[in-house]
Amino acid sequence: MSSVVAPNADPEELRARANVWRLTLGVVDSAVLKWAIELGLPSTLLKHGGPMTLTQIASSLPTPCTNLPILARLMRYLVHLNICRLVESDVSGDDELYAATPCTKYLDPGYQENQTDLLQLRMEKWILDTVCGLGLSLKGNETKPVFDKVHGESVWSFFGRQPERSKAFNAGMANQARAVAAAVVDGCRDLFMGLKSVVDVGGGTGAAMREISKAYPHLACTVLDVPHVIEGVKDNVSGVRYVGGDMFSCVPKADAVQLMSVLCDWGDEDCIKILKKCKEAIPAKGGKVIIVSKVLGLEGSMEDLERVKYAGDMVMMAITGGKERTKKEWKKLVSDAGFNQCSIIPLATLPSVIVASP
Ligand SMILES: C[S@@+](CC[C@H](N)C(=O)[O-])C[C@H]1O[C@@H](n2cnc3c(N)ncnc32)[C@H](O)[C@@H]1O
Repeated sequence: MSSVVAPNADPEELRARANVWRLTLGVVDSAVLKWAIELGLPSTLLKHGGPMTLTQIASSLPTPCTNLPILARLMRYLVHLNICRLVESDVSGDDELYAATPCTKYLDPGYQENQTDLLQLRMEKWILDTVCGLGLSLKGNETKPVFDKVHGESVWSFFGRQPERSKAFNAGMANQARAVAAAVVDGCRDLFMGLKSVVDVGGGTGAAMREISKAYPHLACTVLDVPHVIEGVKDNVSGVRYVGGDMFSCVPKADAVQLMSVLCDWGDEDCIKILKKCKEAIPAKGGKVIIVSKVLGLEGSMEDLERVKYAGDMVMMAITGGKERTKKEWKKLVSDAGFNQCSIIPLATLPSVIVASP
């Protein structure tokens, strides 16, 4: 017979119960953030600049809201999520005051590093169907990713046929890439020293390369990505060169190759093929491959960051069939691809820099 523990019997049991309750409701957090973005709530708070009453928020939203009780409940939950905060010193006394927190800007489409495109995308049915089908990973003998089993094609060919979704994905990735590239420039001062050229393989629409080119104007910067992504790039000003191609076939020659958030999309066998192509593209002496990727279980890493990395691993398993890797796994992968040296530099952000030298 199963036993039932009284809520006040054992604090540890209560914590365990609460933890699982919270986890089972995880989708509510994402759904509420999506709703807040759709209402334009974070942008409204930020545009105002200071604390706002509920009535002020309601009338300032892009589509003004007349249902104050529902809006109040949404605000209460957003306070709980630390997306905004309740200001204690309510001057009017009858209407609570809300203000932005450091988290609010990440949900404002006007902020460079915003997460809105990726969040909206992650909440679309075709992604939810894929992630909710994770169990398919263990069914049957096929080693295809869940996405391919559910949708009948790879995510890359899906994006090739769906320009609007591809655009939203590229925009979301670009916001992240810009911030990560800035962290690379900031955290690894010597990385690009002495190099004359660099090619960003799977570089998307070039956000990372433009950031690096700004910091090191002497570098000849190239972006390689699949033709349909490169065709959508509009950039006549930065001096970055854009090449449509296939990283499994040919990587343009350069002193260094960057792979930012690319190898997590692929299993070990494919990663070795990509890394070998990158190795062919760089000089045997002084050349390097700069892998900018998450490293699981980094000592001293923030708990929230680790949580995001492990969740990312599940998302990769579902969507691309790729994976996130530990330090040991990265070192083995790099060595299996024929590189003699591998060093890992942690950054003040989610990914680290893994430098592979021939
Ligand atoms: C997760 S995104 C990373 C984009 C960018 N590096 C960043 O950090 O935002 C992976 C990129 O790899 C590109 N890609 C996929 N297959 C490719 C291939 N065979 N050759 C070149 N690029 C490819 C995708 O189009 C996509 O832009």
